[in-house]
Amino acid sequence: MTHLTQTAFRKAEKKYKRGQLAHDLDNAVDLANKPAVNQAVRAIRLAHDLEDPATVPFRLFTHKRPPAYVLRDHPGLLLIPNPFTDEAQRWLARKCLCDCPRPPNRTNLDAFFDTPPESLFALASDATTCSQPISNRAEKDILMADVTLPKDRVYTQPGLPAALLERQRWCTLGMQYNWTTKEYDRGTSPFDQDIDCLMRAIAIAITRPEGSAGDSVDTGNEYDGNSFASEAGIVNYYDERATMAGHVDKTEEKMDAPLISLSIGLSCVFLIGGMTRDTEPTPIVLRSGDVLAMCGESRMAYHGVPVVLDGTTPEFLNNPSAGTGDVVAATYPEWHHFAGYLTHHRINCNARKCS
Ligand SMILES: O=C(O)CCC(=O)C(=O)O
Ligand SMILES: [Fe+2]
Repeated sequence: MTHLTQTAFRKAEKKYKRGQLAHDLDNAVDLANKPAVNQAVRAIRLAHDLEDPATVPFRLFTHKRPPAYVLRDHPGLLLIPNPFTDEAQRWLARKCLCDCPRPPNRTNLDAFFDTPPESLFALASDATTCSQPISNRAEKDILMADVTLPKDRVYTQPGLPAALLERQRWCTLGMQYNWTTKEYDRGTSPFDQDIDCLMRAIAIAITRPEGSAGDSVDTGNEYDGNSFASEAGIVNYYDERATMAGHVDKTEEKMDAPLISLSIGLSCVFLIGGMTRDTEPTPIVLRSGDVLAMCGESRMAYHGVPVVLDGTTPEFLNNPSAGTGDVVAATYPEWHHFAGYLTHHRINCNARKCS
């Protein structure tokens, strides 16, 4: 059937695609604007504290027990609306742009260009290096790469850092996913330690949450977060036109641990469906700082991002002088470069335990 008729998931993707959603967001789960009236969600109580990792020299979380929700129709889909300090979001953006997309982590550009060790973002932001082209790979490397050779010739030319930064769509963290074998290559790259600590803190906090009255309702996450470790992950970079088609993340050997996912920058609509594309997905507005965890059943569910919402980056990220005086600003004084990027992009950083 699914081959002949349009699936419910595909219909929803079309409904939310760019340019035709003005009033449709009324039906989306939007915890920042109307949590109480939202019939699709149920408030829950975290049973464990969200502890700041010892490795980070400032506060990451605003509350130890922030408000949290599950989706009624999607058991195991947990949401924590932005529990982060503004500083933590700036720190995370910085990590995702400067620390993550560097060798040995892989990026989508690797097949065509020699990824600079200092990150494209750093090169594009630096007046002394931004006009030096990144060399393209030798033709034989391109032909040997496990990818379809793109039709547009631009990929076979050297590129300027700022132009290539716009083409950077993802990088992989920890065990690197091999698109040819469709398996993880083990031991290829250490997972960023700070991001791992942050993801572990979230995994612990969401362990067996309770009903909002402290009752023990089934919230769909039985996994003991103390066993969680970020073994593989992806940082996705979305410009305003980018989308992610519906899919299930099922490469991991074991699927019992939550997949934890963070958003920074522009908001988006996230669709969470069921085990097949025939289940009608629920649209959720994800905003900067929101934590989404796919636990239990929902770990096997179709999901995707049909649209990124223009003009939604919060002031503390897109203001060129944001955070002046805080720990992050002291370490990274060039915030205006980040502000420029975050005004037009969404970053998603996610972590999985694979074994
Ligand atoms: O960008 C998102 O929120 C979803 C990303 C995702 O589904 C993935 O990387 O597998
Ligand atoms: Fe996914």
